[in-house]
Amino acid sequence: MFWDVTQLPLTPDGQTPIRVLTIAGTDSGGGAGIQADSRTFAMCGVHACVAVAAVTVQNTVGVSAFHEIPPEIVAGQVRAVVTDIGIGAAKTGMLASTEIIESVASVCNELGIGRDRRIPLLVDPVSASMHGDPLLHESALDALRTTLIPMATIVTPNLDEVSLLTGIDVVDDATARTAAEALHAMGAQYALVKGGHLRTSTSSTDILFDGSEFLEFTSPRIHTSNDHGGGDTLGSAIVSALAHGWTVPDAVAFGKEWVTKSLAASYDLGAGHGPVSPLWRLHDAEDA
Ligand SMILES: Nc1ncnc2c1ncn2[C@@H]1O[C@H](COP(=O)(O)OP(=O)(O)O)[C@@H](O)[C@H]1O
Ligand SMILES: Cc1ncc(COP(=O)(O)O)c(N)n1
Repeated sequence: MFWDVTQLPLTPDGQTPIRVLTIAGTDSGGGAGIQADSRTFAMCGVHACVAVAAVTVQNTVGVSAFHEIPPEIVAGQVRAVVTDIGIGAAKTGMLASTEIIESVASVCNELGIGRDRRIPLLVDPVSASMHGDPLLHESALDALRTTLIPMATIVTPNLDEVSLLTGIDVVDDATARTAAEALHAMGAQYALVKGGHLRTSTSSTDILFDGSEFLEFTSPRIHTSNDHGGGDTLGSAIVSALAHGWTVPDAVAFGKEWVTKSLAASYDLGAGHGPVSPLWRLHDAEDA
C-alpha cells in the first residue's frame, strides 16, 4: 500500500514556525546525520534546533574518525534551546557513547521530552554508517536498550541495528514482527522496524508496532545506491509531523512518503554513495 498524505501545513512568511530538535552527529559530506535532518526539516517548513553530540570525519565513501562532544555540552545545547525557543518534538541520532546517551536521557527527562511526556521523542539508534564504520561504541548498546529506548515515543532501527539490539536477524515479515515486539518490550511506545536493507524484495516495507497492532508501510523499491541519509530523512519527516500534533501512524505514513520521494530524487556525489534528497519539495513548490 502507498499512503497518500497531504503535506504538512506551511507557516506564512514572517510568522514563527513549529520548532523541532535533533540531537545527533554531523556529517562533513552533507549526506546524513544533522545535515540530512536539517535539509528535511527546512523542506518540511519547521525551524530546526540542533544539539551536536559528535563530529564525524565523513564523505561518500566512509567515516574515518569522529570526535565526541562532552556530555554536559550536549545536554547544555538541549536545555538552552528547549527553555528559550521551545520545541514540538525531538529526535536522537548518533550519540556515540554511554556517557552521552545517559546525559541526553537525563536532560530529556528534566525537560519533559519522551513517551507519555509533553514533547514526543523519536530515537534512531544509529550504530554504524551504511559503509559499516562504527558510530557507537559497542559498550553503549546497553545504555540504548535500558536508558533511551524506554523513553522513546518511537524507536526506528534499521535491520543491522535490530540485530545488534535484539539479536534477531530479520529475513522476512514474520521475523520483522518478532523484532518489533522485542523492541516494544524494551519500553518504546512504538517500534518501527525499517526494511530498507532487505534488498531481495521488490518493495520496501517498514513495520510499526504499538504493543497490540502491526501496521505496514510499503513503497516500491527505488533502484539506487544513493541512499545515504535515508534513515535520518525518514526520522526527521516523522518528527516534523509529530511536532504538528499528528498521531504516530499518520506521521510514519508521511515520513514514508517523504523518504520514498527523496530516494527517487537522490543524486550521485563523490566516489561513493550519494545522498537521498528532499529538494524535490522545491520543484513541487515551483509547480504549485
Ligand atoms: N531502495 C529503497 N527503495 C525504497 N525505499 C527504501 C529503499 N531503501 C530504504 N528505503 C526506505 O528508507 C527508509 C530508511 O530505511 P533503511 O535503509 O532501512 O534505514 P537506514 O537508512 O537507517 O539504514 C525506510 O523507510 C525504508 O523502507
Ligand atoms: C553523523 C551520522 N549520522 C548517521 C549516519 C547514518 O547514515 P547512513 O546509514 O546513511 O550512513 C551517518 N553516516 N553519520
